[in-house]
Order: sequence, then structure tokens, then C-alpha cells
Amino acid sequence: MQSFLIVGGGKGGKAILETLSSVDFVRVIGVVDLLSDAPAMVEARKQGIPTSADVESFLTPPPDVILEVTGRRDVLERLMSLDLPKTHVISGAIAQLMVKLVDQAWKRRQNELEAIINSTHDGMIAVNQRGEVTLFNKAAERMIGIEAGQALGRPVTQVISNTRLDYVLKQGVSELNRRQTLENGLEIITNRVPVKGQDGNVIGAVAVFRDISDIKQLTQQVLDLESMRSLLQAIINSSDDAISVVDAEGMGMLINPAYSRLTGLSPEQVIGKPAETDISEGESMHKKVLKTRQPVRGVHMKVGPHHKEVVVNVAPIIIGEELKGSVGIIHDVTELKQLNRDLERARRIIRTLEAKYTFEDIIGSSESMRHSLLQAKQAAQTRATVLLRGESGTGKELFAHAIHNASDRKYSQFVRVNCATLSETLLESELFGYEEGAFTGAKRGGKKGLFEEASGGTIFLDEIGELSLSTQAKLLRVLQEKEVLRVGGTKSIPVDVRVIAATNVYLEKAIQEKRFREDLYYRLNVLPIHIAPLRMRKEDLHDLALHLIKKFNQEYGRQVNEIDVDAIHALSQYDWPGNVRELENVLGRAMINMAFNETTMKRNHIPPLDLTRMSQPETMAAIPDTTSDKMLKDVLAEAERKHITQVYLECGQNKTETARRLGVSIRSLYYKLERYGLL
Ligand SMILES: Nc1ncnc2c1ncn2[C@@H]1O[C@H](COP(=O)(O)OP(=O)(O)OP(=O)(O)O)[C@@H](O)[C@H]1O
Repeated sequence: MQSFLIVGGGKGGKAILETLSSVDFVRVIGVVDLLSDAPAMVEARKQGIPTSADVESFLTPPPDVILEVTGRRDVLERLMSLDLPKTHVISGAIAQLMVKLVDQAWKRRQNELEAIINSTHDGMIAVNQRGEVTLFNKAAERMIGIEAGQALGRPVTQVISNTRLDYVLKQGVSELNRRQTLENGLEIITNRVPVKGQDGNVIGAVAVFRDISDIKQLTQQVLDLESMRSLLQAIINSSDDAISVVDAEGMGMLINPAYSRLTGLSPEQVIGKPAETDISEGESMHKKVLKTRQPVRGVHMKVGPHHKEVVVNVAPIIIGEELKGSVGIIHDVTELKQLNRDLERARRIIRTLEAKYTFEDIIGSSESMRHSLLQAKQAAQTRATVLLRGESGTGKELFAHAIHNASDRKYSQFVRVNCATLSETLLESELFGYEEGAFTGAKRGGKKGLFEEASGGTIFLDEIGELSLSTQAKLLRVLQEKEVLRVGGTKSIPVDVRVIAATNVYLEKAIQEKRFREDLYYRLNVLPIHIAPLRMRKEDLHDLALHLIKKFNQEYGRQVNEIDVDAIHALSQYDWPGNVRELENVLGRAMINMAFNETTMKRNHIPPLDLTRMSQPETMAAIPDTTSDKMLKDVLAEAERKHITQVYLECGQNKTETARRLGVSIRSLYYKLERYGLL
């Protein structure tokens, strides 16, 4: 720093002093004048600059420049006579001019600095040694909310209540990257540094600070975006649909685990690789969509190393106007095909499911009916063969439906075959199917039999007593081997069918008369259920009549809701040889006899009943009431079968428990269960 001595305390000296003291690269070491109250002398004292009447007192060491502004020749001559080889003596107007130039340069520099300081977004505050504000830029004005004019010259502690510049000034130690909340709530991050003079003493301090509210907001936005990203990632990852995303250049960007499961490709094999990497057959739809910017749907192709057949939907990702990539959803066609098959199966079942009735549809609270229902419900829990016995019209078919619908085969086929209505050959080809060319007129490719059709479900063999002996033999084989041999075929086809048979024939007598095979009888008679004729349970008449009337109401659009006591009495006089079917017919005719607005069925509506008609003598015999004609071994076998069946059902078909209760070994239980068709 250049040292200056001003000689001359007049107005010119004062102006020079003022200029020089505001310039930081110049140091005024003193002012010389004879008059101690000359203006420059007064100003110098104010600024703490030494004054004197004698030049000599400032010559050790000599200043760099002596500015002579007295205008007196003798003073100049004296100065020139001094032996000061290194000192420039500048006098009068030239001195004034030089100072002006210095002043202009300084001001220019000052303006430049100010422009820089004010154009920065960082706030700047400087204080001098006394802690007074010497710099307060525009950004500081904005952040602190006061104008520079109100801050400059004031102690910084009065301008900013929680300032630490005074502390930095005192301690001479920097504080960097400190967070601070201003009085107006603004959050800043600030650096505070002490300013040291040449001698190393602290002569001021500066704070440079930045508003971080924006940064905080930005950080929050980034965090929000991050959590949104995680959310989307979780959704994509948990989706069962395979998803793949490529960027605008068609390079793999993202896939989800379902995609890897479906295609067999890992993220490493796809991400950053061209879109067609995963395709084993077909054109890349990602590429097409990126080219056309149009979505595509339902395109078939094969993907991955296993050539998985898939259908893809791909859509472009356009943000604003810009194409950012495309997203594809890939569906496994094998799954769709399976679904289709399931649907087709369900349709087929609905089409052929003939088991319309459930136990709810069976009316009757008589002792015998309750017993039959209990047996049937228990039978539904097993897969054992059921033999329904009862006269015609007692509800055997109804029971067969209900058993099937209460069993675990309810969603599979229920196939009904009336063994009495078809000729022997026709029945066989119907039951067991035939091979191509088995007989003239046989369909090409052969035909499945009803046993095969019913596989997985139930076959209801109605009127089993009418089967020919040769068909009986074939049926026995199916029941024993659980496989069928098509007519004209040589290969056995396994079938898993539950058999429910029904008869109104006295089978035991048929066996004696050699019309029915005994071994088949045992195979069928695993769980016999007897349904009593209506004449033996007339207490069911009222409920049955009401139930059947309701059925007719629906059919004929009537509103009959009662049947009076007289009418019931008349019905109970009759023997009902045709059982519930006959009751149904009689009530149907009675409904026709009723006026359209009548709601109670009366005696006079009931058509005349032939009270002399006898019950069917043959069907009566369907319920064997005697065992006198049987061999002892048959009676014992029957008793054994009955008891084992009952205990087995009571034990919930638990074999260990059944064996324990029967007091036999598990092995012998297995043998007996197999023998009686209970396995
Ligand atoms: N307990 C009952 N509750 C309600 N309806 C019944 C009952 N029993 C029989 N029916 C009805 O009587 C009619 C004859 O029943 P189903 O055809 O089941 O008798 P079936 O014993 O199989 O006769 P068949 O031996 O002549 O084939 C059917 O319409 C059936 O709905």
C-alpha cells in the first residue's frame, strides 16, 4: 500500500484527504499545516490520522508520495531541498489532478465491485472492526427484508438479532456452512469469515449466505418423486401381468418379476438391450409402436428361450409432445387356453348337468323318509355305489340327483341311463362306447360311452333290474376294474365314475331265478337305500301336496296356496300305487278343475280316485321283507356289510378308527372295504 503525506490543510488538502481515505490501496500517514484548525487538519484528526506543523516529523520513514497543495512556492522549494530520493513530490494542480484520476479509478472499481456484489444471488454483509455494517448487497436486502441504507453504518447486532458476525469478528475464526433461520422465518446457509489486515489483526468480518427454502422445497419434491417411484415400482412388481418398458431408442428400461417368470429372462438379459431381445418368434411391437406412436393390441408372438406363446398389448409413452418410450403388457396364452378349456368344460357341464335336484327338494318328514334321507346324505359323503330301492314313482331319481349334488363330484357330470328303454346292443354301445368299424353304421373315429362321459362324475343306472345278463357281466367288470372296454375295442380305458343304481325289482328273487347276477348284486348293494311307498307314509301327503301345488303354480301361473282338510282326507283314503308320481298327476288335474281366482284346493277339485286299484304287486317286492330264501352265508355277508358300512360312515371314513371300533386289523378292514365296494 502506498503511503501519502498531504502538505497543506486547506480545502484542497481536505478534498484530497477525503478521497484518499476512501481508497483502499493508499494510506495517508499525515497532514502538515501551520494552522492546526485548517479543514484538512480537523478532518485528519477526526479520522485518527496524525497532523503536524512540521514536515520533518513524517520523514522517518519517508512516505512514498508527498502531495503539496499549499500553493506556496517556499514550501515546495523546501520540500525539494530535502534529501528524499525515493519519495515523489507532487505539487499543486498536478497533485489535484492525480488525486482526481485516482478517485475516478477508485469509483469505477467501486461501481464494478458493487455491480458484481449486487448481481449475485448470495447475500453479503461485511462489518468493520467495530462491528458496523459496511456492506449490505441487494440479495441481503431481499433476504433480510431491509434496505442497505437502513443497515450501513449500524452495528450488525442491531440489524440482525441472531447474527454471529460479531462473534466471528471477536474470535477471528471462520464458521462455514452454518444453517440459520432469520427473524422472518427464512432459512439460510451461511459462511462467516474474519477479514484480517496486513499485520494479521482482524479488521472486519464478512458473511456470505444463501436462501435454502428453494433447495428444501426441491428436496421435498425429490423425496415425493422418490416415494411415488417406489409406489409405482411396488405396483408394477406385484402385478401378475408381465410388463416391459423400453426407452425412446427401443432399449429395455424396466421389467417386472412376472415378466421374468413368463419369459424366463432375467433383468440383466433385457435391461439396456434392444427391444427384440426377448422375442423368439415375431416382430418387436415396441419398435413398431415407437415408429408409429400408435398402440397395438392382441398381437400373438413367442418370447423367451422357451418360446412361450403370448399375446401382447403395447402403448407409447408420450410426455408432453415427446416420445419417451413404450410399455408392453404380455399375457400368457397357455393360461388363456387353459381358461378357455375350463370355460368350455363349465359350459359342457351346464349343458349336460342333469342333476337338478338337491335334498332340499325332497319333501317328507315321516319316520321312514327321514331315515332314507339320512342314509342318502351319509352316502353322498362317500364314493361308494348306492342302490336305490323303491316302487315306481317314490322318488328314486330325485334321490340320485340329490346324492350327486351333495357329493364332491357335484361340479362334474351326472349321466342318467334308463336300462329298460334301450335294446341290449344299443345299451352296451351307449354305456361303454365303441371303436370305429365296430358295427355297420358306427361313427368314424368311434364314440365315447356314457361311462367315459361320466368320468369324474356320477352315472345313474335306472331300472338296473332290467339289464341283460351279458350287459350285467360287462357292468360288473367296469365296477371291479374301474375301466371300460369299448365295443369292438381291445384297449381298456380307465374311468373314475360313481355309480348310483335304482330298481323297483325284487333283485333277490331275480337272483334266484337266475335273471340277475349275484356278484353284481353284491357290487351294487353296497349302500342300499329303501324309499317307502307313499301308502306307508301318508303323513307326508299334506307337505307333498303343498309342494307339488307350488310347482304347478309356477308352471301354470296360478296362486293356489292351500289345500283344505277335506281334500287331504280324500287323498289319504287312497293307496297311491303310482306313489308320488301319481299324486303329482292327480293334483295337476285338480288344479285344472279350479277356477282361475281360487286359492284353496278343495275336495270337489280332486278327480275321482279308483279306490279299488291295488298297489303294484311286483314293485311291492322291491323292498325285500324276508331273508328266508337266502343262504346263511349271504345273510351273514349282508349283516357284515351293513355293520361295516355304518361304523365306517360314523368314523368319517377314518380307516384306523373304523378298524379299532370293529376290532379287526387294518389289513382285514381294507380287504372287507374292497370286497363291499367301499374303497
Ligand atoms: N319326496 C319327494 N318330494 C318331492 N317330490 C317327489 C318326491 N318323491 C317323488 N317326487 C316327485 O315324483 C316324481 C317321480 O319321482 P322319481 O322319478 O324320482 O321317481 P322314481 O322312483 O325314480 O320313479 P321310476 O322308478 O318310475 O323311475 C318326480 O316328479 C319327483 O319330483
